[in-house]
Amino acid sequence: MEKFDTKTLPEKLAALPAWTLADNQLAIHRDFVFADFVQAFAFMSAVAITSEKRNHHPEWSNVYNKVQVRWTTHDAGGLTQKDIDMAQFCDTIAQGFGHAPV
Ligand SMILES: C[C@H](O)[C@H](O)[C@H]1CNC2=NC(N)=NC(=O)C2=N1
Repeated sequence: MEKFDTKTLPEKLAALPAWTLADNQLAIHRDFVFADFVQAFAFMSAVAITSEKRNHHPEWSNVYNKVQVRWTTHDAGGLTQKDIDMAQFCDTIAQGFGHAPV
């Protein structure tokens, strides 16, 4: 999958207002804060299952109720539709685990 060109990328990110561009536009990241560790880990489990199905895996870290998620496509050396789709999935599923909407 091709990484986005500089014209397409801003259009794609418009749908993801909670995500921040990082690393010279090679990645996006978002911090999620849940009520407790159980909710945070349930979120991570849901993301992990979908990541494995789509063969597209997050870079992330977890401290108690906080999950920092970063998406980039290593194979393409930048951002692709796979990252946009997984970020959208994270936004949607987080609400199911008690996270406030965007
Ligand atoms: C060999 C394997 O299919 C690839 O390395 C997949 C696995 N998961 C991946 N995840 C992410 N985020 N980017 C990739 O380029 C990627 N590639």
